[in-house]
Amino acid sequence: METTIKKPLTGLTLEQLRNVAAECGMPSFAAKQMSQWLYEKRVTSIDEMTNLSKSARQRLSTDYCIGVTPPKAAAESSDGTVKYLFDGKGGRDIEAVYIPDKDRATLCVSSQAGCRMGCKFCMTGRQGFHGNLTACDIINQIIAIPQSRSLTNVVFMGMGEPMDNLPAVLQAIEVLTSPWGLAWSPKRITVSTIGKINEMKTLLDTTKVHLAVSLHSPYPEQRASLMPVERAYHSRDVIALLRQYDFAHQRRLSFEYIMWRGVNDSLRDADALARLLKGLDCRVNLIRFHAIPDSDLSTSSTDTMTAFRDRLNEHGVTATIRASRGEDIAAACGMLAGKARKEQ
Ligand SMILES: C[S@@+](CC[C@H](N)C(=O)[O-])C[C@H]1O[C@@H](n2cnc3c(N)ncnc32)[C@H](O)[C@@H]1O
Ligand code: SF4
Repeated sequence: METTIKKPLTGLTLEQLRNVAAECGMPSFAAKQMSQWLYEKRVTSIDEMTNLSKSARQRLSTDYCIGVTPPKAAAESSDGTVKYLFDGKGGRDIEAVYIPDKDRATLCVSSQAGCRMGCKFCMTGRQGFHGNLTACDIINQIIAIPQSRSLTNVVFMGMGEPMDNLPAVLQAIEVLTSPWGLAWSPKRITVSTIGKINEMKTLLDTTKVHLAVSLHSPYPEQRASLMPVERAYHSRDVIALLRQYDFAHQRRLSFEYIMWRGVNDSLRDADALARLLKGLDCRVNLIRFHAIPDSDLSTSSTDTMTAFRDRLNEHGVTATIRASRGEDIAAACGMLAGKARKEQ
């Protein structure tokens, strides 16, 4: 017997829903109705879209499904962080991390199964690339968790490099921020990237989301030894491009800086970093290194991090030490590895 795989409606833009409506013989205004059912009312079956005619619903159900899939596992940290596991791509599961913090509730979402950027210090990078997520896969992480309605922020800091899957990331941002979608302000969204320049420029030109750039070293040679991407896209060119944008008003720019003992954590390194960022409206997030197996890198001490932060602040560069969350359940930055599904 032939089985057809139904296409998900979740993750589609209003424009794409108009095409679906036309394909199924519905009037164009049905697209808006579908978007309300999907993103506002969040129905779980096409049959619940009661302002579409019965025949339209039947026709729609032949080829389409809602496409929201609940997480298949969850692990809760002692600090309240929850790591969710979803079906991913290429036989690899993907993870999203819910991080409650006072009046904020942030979800860290994945954009790829694995990653091809090969950063030496990252578990996701170590597992290689297994596939791009679709906009549906990305929106599903946001819609399918129990805390969905109370989320205040989304950060693209889970598995994968968002600029290596830009079309799906842009589509997900459109769904998140459009009035017909989840109607979020772009100020609630941050995209983190290692700085693929052309894609980063497109993101900056076509959205208003905040940007975080993973820098980790002020020295190109050292950065290249940790992050191969430096050889293709120089951090100096990334920073030169960023100088052309306005980060003083609605949109924020931050740099991620993992601190490794004896590698990039001296006051001389802080001076070099401050020189590199001089005059840019930005902040620096100092991140504790979350140890991964078989790595000779280790994290800097709290005292070293504090001195580094103070030195940057003295230079007029706003710097903060980011609290590590969910380390006990391997949910902290860079620890997301997913699982090979066949091994389960
Ligand atoms: C996993 S990445 C995903 C987003 C994007 N690919 C990037 O690199 O910016 C999110 C952040 O985690 C950081 N990270 C990776 N491995 C880490 C580790 N072992 N400890 C702490 N942070 C890590 C990355 O450098 C980046 O700043
Ligand atoms: S740090 Fe980001 S870009 Fe580098 S391997 Fe990990 S997920 Fe990919």
